[in-house]
Amino acid sequence: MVDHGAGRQRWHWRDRLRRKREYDEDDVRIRPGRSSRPRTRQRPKHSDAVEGLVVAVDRGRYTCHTAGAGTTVTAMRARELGRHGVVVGDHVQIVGDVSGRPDTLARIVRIDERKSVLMRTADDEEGGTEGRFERVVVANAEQLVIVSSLQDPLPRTGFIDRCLVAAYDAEIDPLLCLTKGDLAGPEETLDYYAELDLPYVLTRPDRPLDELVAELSGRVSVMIGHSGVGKSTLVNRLVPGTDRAVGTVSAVGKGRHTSTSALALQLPGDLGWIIDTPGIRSFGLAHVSADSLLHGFPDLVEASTRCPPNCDHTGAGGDCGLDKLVAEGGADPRRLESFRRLLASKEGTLDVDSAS
Ligand SMILES: Nc1nc2c(ncn2[C@@H]2O[C@H](COP(=O)(O)OP(=O)(O)OP(=O)(O)O)[C@@H](O)[C@H]2O)c(=O)[nH]1
Ligand SMILES: [Zn+2]
Repeated sequence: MVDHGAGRQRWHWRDRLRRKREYDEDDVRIRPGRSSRPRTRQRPKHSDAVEGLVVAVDRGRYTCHTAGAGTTVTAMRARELGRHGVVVGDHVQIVGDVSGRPDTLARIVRIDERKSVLMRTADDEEGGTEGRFERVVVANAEQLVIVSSLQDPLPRTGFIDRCLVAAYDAEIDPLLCLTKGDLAGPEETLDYYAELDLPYVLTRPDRPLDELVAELSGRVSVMIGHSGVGKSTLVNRLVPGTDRAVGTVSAVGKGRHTSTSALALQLPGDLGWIIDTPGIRSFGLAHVSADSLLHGFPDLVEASTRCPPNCDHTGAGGDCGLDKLVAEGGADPRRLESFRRLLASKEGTLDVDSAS
């Protein structure tokens, strides 16, 4: 960390995440594995299996890109997978007809251990009957690209903050991608994040996407953003021929999405993968603990050492260390407000498009 501005400190996001990873790795021996990470200790029973990357999921059919041949194979889950779900980004072992010829159906017999799991809490409106539940959005993503337009619609820092919490929780590097740079400048948004060493890129239609491509190269990135921010436009530019539906801003929230599932696309020249998530309308964080939530605000988290034991950080008790930090000018009051808004809404229904 280095000094920034009026005696405030800057927090290096990637350093922090690296420390969290190191800590989690040390911790793993005494901590039971997350249930969403399938155990894959046993040796594969299928020596003839080929490795594939799940690029799309549609009603029980999994489109897989096979590693060596680079063919696209349609597969179903083998019974032996039990209850383990297969999601976009999963590395899987496939048997059967893996030729990729039309009307063939292979079987996924194993899900490789996931390196990361990006989750959200979905609510029952989205099809379940069992109330709220955690959903894995994508597996094995290395970077979360938070797409936000600078104008039309205006940036919503509350949404970006929510994504940063999810990224921290999933141990995925965040990248802020500010679109529509032709319509407005990024100053206000960047000022809000001044204390965070948050990597960002600016895009506009009349400039090449070199900077963004450089950040995407060689890794698996998942793109998230609410309707109308220009995500499809970006995907179409990054992967020509993709033909993601580009809509009009006036249709925001009208549910005109043609595809609801995540889709992984390979960048031309084998430069990496981007995973588009057009169907994600909400990004609930009910599965994230209050403690993890605070870690998504690296500029605030240290001050919690000055809190009384079991402080709920709502400020209701009047002695929360976060209030002291802000009162001393050590952090931007808007950041604390945003944290508390997320904390309060954590258990509620959270809609990407209505979240501030
Ligand atoms: N001025 C300007 N307009 C843009 C830019 N990027 C996208 N747009 C326009 O913004 C509108 C929304 O773009 P989309 O790419 O459909 O946005 P989206 O994020 O995919 O929206 P959904 O499909 O609803 O999720 C379209 O009319 C685009 O032409 C940009 O950089 N500058
Ligand atoms: Zn507190």
